Amino acid sequence: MAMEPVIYGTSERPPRGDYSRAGADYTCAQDYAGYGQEDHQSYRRLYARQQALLPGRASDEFLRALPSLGASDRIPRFEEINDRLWRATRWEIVGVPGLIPEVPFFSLLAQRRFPVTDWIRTPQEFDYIVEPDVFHDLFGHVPLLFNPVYADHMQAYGLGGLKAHRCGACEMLSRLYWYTIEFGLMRQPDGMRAYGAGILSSPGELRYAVESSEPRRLPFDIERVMRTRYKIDSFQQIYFVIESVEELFEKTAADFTPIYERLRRLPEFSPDGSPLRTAAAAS
Ligand SMILES: C[C@H](O)[C@H](O)[C@H]1CNc2nc(N)[nH]c(=O)c2N1
Ligand SMILES: N[C@@H](Cc1ccccc1)C(=O)O
Ligand SMILES: [Fe+2]
Repeated sequence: MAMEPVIYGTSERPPRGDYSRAGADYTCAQDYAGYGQEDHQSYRRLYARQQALLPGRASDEFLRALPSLGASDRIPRFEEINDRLWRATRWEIVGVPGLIPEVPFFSLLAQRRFPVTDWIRTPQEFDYIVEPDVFHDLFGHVPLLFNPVYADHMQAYGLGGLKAHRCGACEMLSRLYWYTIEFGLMRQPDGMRAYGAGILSSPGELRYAVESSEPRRLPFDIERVMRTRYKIDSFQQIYFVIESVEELFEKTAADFTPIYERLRRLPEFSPDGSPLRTAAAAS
C-alpha cells in the first residue's frame, strides 16, 4: 500500500515525488539511472545561472563551501557528496521523494541526516518553484552543512523540532526555519548577503532580497520571527538579518518552551510585517 504523505505547512498542490519508493522514515535511494539527459542539463543550467549571481550576494560561508558540492555539469550523486560531507561535519544527505511530514523531517535532522528531494523541476519551472527539488535542496542547503557551526545548528533545530511537536508549537518553529534557513540574510562588513537556501537557489529572489528597496529588512529577533506568518508563493516582503552564523546558533540555544507559551497569547504579524489582531495559536 502506498504511504499517504501528510504534508504540513501551507503547500496547496500535492507533492509530485514517488512516495511508493519511500521507506518508513521517508528516505529512498537516489534513482540516478532515472535521470535523463535533459534533467542533467537542467541542473547544469540552473547551477551556472545561479553561480554567476553569487558574487556580492551570497554569504562568504556559502561561497567557501559551494565547491564541496562537486559536479556542476550534471546532477551529482548523493554518495559522492557524502564522502566529503561526512568527513567535514559528520553529516550525510539522504534521498526523499519530496516534502515529508514534520516529525520524520525533524528526526532526520536530529540524526545529522539532511533530506534531499531527488527529482528536478521541468524547464517551465526554471524561474520559481514552490516545492523543493534536487537543485534547491543541494545548491541551497547542502553547502552550509559543510560549516561546523551551521551543521550543529541544523541538528539542534531538528531536536528542537521534536520538542516543538510535543508542545504543539511546530508552526512557530517552522517560521524560524522559514526566515533563517530558507530566507535568511546576513550583514557582512562589505554589505548585505544571503545565506537562506530559498534565496540562494532563486535567480529573481537573490537579487531582490539583497538589493531591492522594496522588502523590509529587520534585525533577527526570535520572538518577532516566530510571530510572523509567511507566504510560500511569492518573494518575501520581509527578511530578518543576522550578523553571523554564530549569532544564529547562540540566539537559538535557549529552551524555547517558555517562549512558545508566552507567544501563544500575543498577536501575530502578517507576511508584510504589519501587526495582526489574532493570537498566535489556540490551546
Ligand atoms: C520544518 C519545516 O517547517 C517544514 O515543515 C518541513 C516539512 N517537510 C520537509 N520535507 C522536506 N523534504 N524538506 C523540507 O524542507 C521540509 N520542511
Ligand atoms: N533551543 C531550541 C531548539 C532549537 C535550536 C536551534 C534552532 C531551533 C531550535 C528549543 O529549546 O526548542
Ligand atoms: Fe528548502
